[in-house]
Amino acid sequence: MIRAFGARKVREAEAPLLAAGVPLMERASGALALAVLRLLGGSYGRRALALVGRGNNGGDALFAAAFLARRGMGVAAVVAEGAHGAGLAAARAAGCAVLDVADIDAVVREAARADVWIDGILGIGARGGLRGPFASLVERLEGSREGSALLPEAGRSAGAGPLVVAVDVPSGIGTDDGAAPGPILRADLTVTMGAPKPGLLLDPARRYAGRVETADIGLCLSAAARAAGCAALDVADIDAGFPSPDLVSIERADLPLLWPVPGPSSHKYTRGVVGVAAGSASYPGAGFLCVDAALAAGPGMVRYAGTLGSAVVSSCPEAVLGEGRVDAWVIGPGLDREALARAEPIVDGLRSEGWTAPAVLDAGALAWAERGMTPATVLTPHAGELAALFSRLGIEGSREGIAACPAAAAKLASEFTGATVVLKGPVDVVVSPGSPVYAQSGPAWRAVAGAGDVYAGLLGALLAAGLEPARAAAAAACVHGLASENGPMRASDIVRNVPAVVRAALAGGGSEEGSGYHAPGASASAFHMRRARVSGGRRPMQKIDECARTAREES
Ligand SMILES: NC(=O)C1=CN([C@@H]2O[C@H](COP(=O)(O)OP(=O)(O)OC[C@H]3O[C@@H](n4cnc5c(N)ncnc54)[C@H](O)[C@@H]3O)[C@@H](O)[C@H]2O)[C@@H](O)CC1
Ligand SMILES: Nc1ncnc2c1ncn2[C@@H]1O[C@H](COP(=O)(O)OP(=O)(O)O)[C@@H](O)[C@H]1O
Ligand SMILES: [K+]
Repeated sequence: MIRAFGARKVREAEAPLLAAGVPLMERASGALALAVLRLLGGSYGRRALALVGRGNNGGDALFAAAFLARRGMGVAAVVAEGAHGAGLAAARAAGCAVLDVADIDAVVREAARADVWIDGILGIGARGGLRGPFASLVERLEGSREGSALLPEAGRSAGAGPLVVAVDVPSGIGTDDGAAPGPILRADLTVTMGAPKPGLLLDPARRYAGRVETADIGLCLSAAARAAGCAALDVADIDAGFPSPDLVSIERADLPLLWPVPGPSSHKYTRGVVGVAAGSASYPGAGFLCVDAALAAGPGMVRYAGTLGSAVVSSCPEAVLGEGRVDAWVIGPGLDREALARAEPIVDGLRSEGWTAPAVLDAGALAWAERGMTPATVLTPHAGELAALFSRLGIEGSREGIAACPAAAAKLASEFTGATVVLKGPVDVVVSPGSPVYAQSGPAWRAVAGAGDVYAGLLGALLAAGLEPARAAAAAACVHGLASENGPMRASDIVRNVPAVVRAALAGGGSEEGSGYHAPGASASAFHMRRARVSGGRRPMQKIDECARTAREES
């Protein structure tokens, strides 16, 4: 599980430590310098360019620059007025050249010689996108990379121009909401301090982060710190007295704690009955896929209540027709006008119970979303459907606006309706009242017609088993993503892969979870790094402290 913390909680975790004199910046800059050395494979003959903003993010970059210079690297720091005083003194003392950001041509010349650019312009103190001279510089630097095609979208080969390491976050992203206003330097590696930040997991900002490594600087927020004695690490722990994360991402290794597994006294009704109102004469496939996916997740029973009737049973003999008990409804995939009318009494029933019964409203059924719902109802729009929903509810929000900040859009939809909202896309964002936000990424192979119907079916099965809605939505998204790996595939292939994915996760087999992750556009091939756990980094704290101490003694 990746637990991400926003700027406020990071500052709250830092405050008592800073008051007690814990050298957080030394730890951060030490971890950063070590990461740069690992990335470059050494220091001999290498050159670095540190872009240094006014705040502590720039301080991290300056102390790391000093460390790298003492290791023999040629280092230049690009500063504006008001840069971190002690950091600047350390960098100068270590022999770093200091350039003024306003002298843009000199900076660009130096940048062309460097093996690595260290982006320490803005961290969690950023308010809005980059402005001023650093904005112009970043535009120029990004342009120079694009112009020489040094960093193609799909990856890069070794030796192809400078690598970029972002300090804490790529400068100028929305740390908390994943927005990406203004120019941003695309990083190959982000060394994030203490714990991952939500923006590193959310679109569009995550696309600038490259590989993310967490430096454990002792904030007791990261998984490694918790495992080392702050607390046990499991799903149940989210609310165990430690700061609750602002954003969570479930990984394969978390599934055994979440996925419903039958016990000796289970029977079909304790395992949950999923009711499916999906598919129609116009869109039959959605009905089959949704039922099939619900069955693949392993509920006690799937009851089909759509208009396709026996055709569904001939395709999925396990499906049951006729009225009866339902623990969670899935309504909406592939409903034409006639089928929507047939589903209306089911929705009326849910409404008459105050929307307290577990249900998924997808696709056409999103038209029934309204104020006064509860988290038990899960709305599953993609960006286009959410834009339509906003327009119907009188909320301003175009499809483009939603894509520019999906997390904020999902939050707004959830706040307005009271429901749990899953905004589907490259990252599925789950927002539910009283729960952390979940962000689950999946491969683009699953961007095919019918994949959403599969997701709705999986989710219905988890709700019917009694999972809390936000966790059900996140677990279903996690499995949906894993089952979509290694394409090409069609939606029915995703369904077919589900049992094997769940089986492997429950057996704990083949899990590579815990490895650092790559944002799209970054490639592992350019640099060979140990796969470190993104939610904590297994690097021992002593090593970072040792590095910080050496840097202090040397300077
Ligand atoms: N407090 C500490 O001692 C520690 C801080 N750490 C680092 O410090 C960072 C946070 O430091 P700060 O709180 O100083 O904040 P930042 O360094 O992120 O930025 C603050 C400065 O940027 C300016 N600014 C804000 N938005 C801007 C924009 N859009 N365009 C141009 N300038 C803008 C502000 O006016 C302020 O001068 C973290 O991200 C982390 O890298 C770590 O070293 C851990 C310890
Ligand atoms: N670019 C992408 N990368 C990864 N996953 C995606 C991407 N675009 C969409 N998805 C996922 O694919 C599925 C598509 O669902 P949806 O748009 O509802 O399709 P349909 O209605 O045809 O089933 C969703 O689960 C969504 O999260
Ligand atoms: K930064």
